[in-house]
Amino acid sequence: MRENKMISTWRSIKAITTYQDRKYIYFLGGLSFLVSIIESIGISLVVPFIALVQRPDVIFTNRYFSKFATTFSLDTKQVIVYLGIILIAFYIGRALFNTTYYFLLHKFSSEQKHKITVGLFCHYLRMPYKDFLERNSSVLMKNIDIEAAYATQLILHFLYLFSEFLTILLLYSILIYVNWQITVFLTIALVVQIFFLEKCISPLAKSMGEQRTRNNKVFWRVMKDSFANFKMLKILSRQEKTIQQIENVSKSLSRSNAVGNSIGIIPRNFLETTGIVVVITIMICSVYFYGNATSIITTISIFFLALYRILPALNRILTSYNQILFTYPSLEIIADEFAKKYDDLPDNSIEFTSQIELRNVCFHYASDKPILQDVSFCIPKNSKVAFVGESGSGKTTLIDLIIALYTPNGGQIYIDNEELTPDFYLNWRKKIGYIPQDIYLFDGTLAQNISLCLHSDEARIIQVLHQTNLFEFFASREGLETKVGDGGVKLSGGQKQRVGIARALYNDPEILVLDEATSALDEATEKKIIDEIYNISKNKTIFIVTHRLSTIQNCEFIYEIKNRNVRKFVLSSD
Ligand SMILES: Nc1ncnc2c1ncn2[C@@H]1O[C@H](COP(=O)(O)OP(=O)(O)OP(=O)(O)O)[C@@H](O)[C@H]1O
Repeated sequence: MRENKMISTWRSIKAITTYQDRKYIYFLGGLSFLVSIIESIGISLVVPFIALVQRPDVIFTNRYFSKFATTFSLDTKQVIVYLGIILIAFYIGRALFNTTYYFLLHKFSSEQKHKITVGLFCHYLRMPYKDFLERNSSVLMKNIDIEAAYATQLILHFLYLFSEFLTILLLYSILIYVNWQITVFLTIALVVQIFFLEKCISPLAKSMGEQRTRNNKVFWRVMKDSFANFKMLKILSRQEKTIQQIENVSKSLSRSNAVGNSIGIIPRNFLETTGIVVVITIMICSVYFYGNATSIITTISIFFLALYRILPALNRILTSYNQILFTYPSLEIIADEFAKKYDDLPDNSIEFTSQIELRNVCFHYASDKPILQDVSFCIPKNSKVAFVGESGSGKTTLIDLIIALYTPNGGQIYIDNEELTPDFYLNWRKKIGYIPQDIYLFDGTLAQNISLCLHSDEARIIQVLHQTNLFEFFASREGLETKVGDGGVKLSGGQKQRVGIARALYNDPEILVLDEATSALDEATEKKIIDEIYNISKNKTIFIVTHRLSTIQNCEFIYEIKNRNVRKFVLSSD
């Protein structure tokens, strides 16, 4: 089970990392092997040195010490001084190497966080519009921020686990070589303890991880909904209820984080106690049976030193293992997200010189509920086309099909004689200026909101401001630098709508789509703007979705959407 978890973790890590990243992980694995060797050498060197300082005559009995002394013609004191200096230099080198290793480890982890965050954001932007509508944007934001951070932590813990495992393996080899009986005794004590610790801790870490993921989802959703419905919250005086909801989720989150993060400390305390108990027991037994512990003092020193390194390493293995369980749901979420393949659309050029034709187009959101069936019509270029119909009849859906946000479930759309397939979507959309009913303005300047970029063409903006009757209003403010507020809160509904129209006109598109775009305006302003749009759109194809028939009197084609199909609609003369 445990092995399976590690294998599935590695598989998920593979799914969210590139080949280059994995090569770097192997490199870090190699470095961690060197770290383990250095740790083992460090411990193996200290004990003989202590023995030498304790009994300098060892120089004459030990062949390595005597060879060192004769090769460099050193006396006893000089041997101790030089070996001491070598040992100090070794430990300084070890500290530098370990620091570099941990720096590289954390650098890699931070870079992974950056890559996953940006990668996920780009991945989501590539998502087809229909799929995006199925998702809750607060969940997407949570994944990009919180889950990406936890998934990165998991990669770090995976590397810790590997590195500490190697260190323990090498130190254990030394201990077995020094005294296998004590090593076996120590191992049994530690293994039994680890077994019981893990029986209690691992399920807790796992359930805390799942609880955290669940709560985070609710937390972000409530946050998003509250800010999006701020006005309604105020009017309905529901702040208290929302605060209560956030408080409950946040409390539960802090509880699972507190437990999840602190279970790492539990193994250390128990393991340290066991290690000390084992060594002291051996010393007591030695004194009890042999009268003193002098004969095994060197062995005990090695065990003390080795445990000094092994116990923190064991603790880190357990901590990392539990952290992997705690953060595994996040890794799974990120891996699942990346597993959804969203193709980069090619930008194949499509010509629009004569007409748009729909041939038996069918569309559904859910297969058992068709929205449009066998819709066919043909629109010559530069026509003005209106779609009318009851609310929910499918006007916006039809428009979304024409502007290539959706792909028909049946039938085809032709632009001139070319079928509008996904290969042309990107190019086709560039020809379109879209004005929705709900314009979203971001917290920036008027110029940024119209051009949707940082460097805008001022002359063009002024032109579209004139066309949308906005110039005078903004001229009396701070001109193009006027701040519109988050969501355009500093503007009236009608002004917001007109900024949306200006935004669509800015790129001088071949096709203009107005989806209830003027519904927030009073009739006089609406007429003025629609007339202006018609005026400047002689060489544009216009699609208008509307409930107000007065706005479509100049349209050459008026279609009513009814019973999942379209039919020509005739405006009554009065
Ligand atoms: N993303 C979606 N998932 C599932 N069903 C949807 C989705 N979007 C719209 N619908 C359904 O499709 C039908 C047509 O919706 P659409 O928005 O196209 O109508 P409409 O004619 O533009 O309505 P309105 O005039 O009220 O804006 C409606 O019954 C609606 O509930």
